[in-house]
Amino acid sequence: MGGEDEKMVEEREMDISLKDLSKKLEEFAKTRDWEKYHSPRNLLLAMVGEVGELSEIFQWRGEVDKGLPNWEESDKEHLGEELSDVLLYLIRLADICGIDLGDAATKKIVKNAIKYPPKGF
Ligand SMILES: Nc1ccn([C@H]2C[C@H](O)[C@@H](COP(=O)(O)OP(=O)(O)OP(=O)(O)O)O2)c(=O)n1
Repeated sequence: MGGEDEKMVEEREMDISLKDLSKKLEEFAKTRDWEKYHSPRNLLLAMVGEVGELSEIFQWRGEVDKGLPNWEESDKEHLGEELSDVLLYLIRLADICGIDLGDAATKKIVKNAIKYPPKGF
């Protein structure tokens, strides 16, 4: 494999952070002059719309096995896209609201663990 190909694989395998994604989204909006549309309410509505699109993928399928063993690759790819749209709007919403989502989510996991203690095996 050539140097450029290796670099692309490395980039795809790299664990990207919420902060990195947030910066990419900020840049995406800035370079399109879309910052004026990215208000908290608009972003929330856009995210809920994407949750609807995500739900449509599962609609009428009946229960779905973990790992989606019988799904077409194209359906899995579509699922990845809709999950990403929800995530990206959520990250952008948090950023616009001045919430550090990584920090807030980590604190919430700790809070959840206190509220729901693990079973003593
Ligand atoms: N004002 C906008 C519009 C789009 N996006 C970004 C965030 C989402 O990741 C994606 C959403 O794009 P679309 O509205 O085109 O939605 P879909 O990709 O789901 O297309 P479609 O609804 O045609 O299936 O683009 C954004 O940041 N700000």
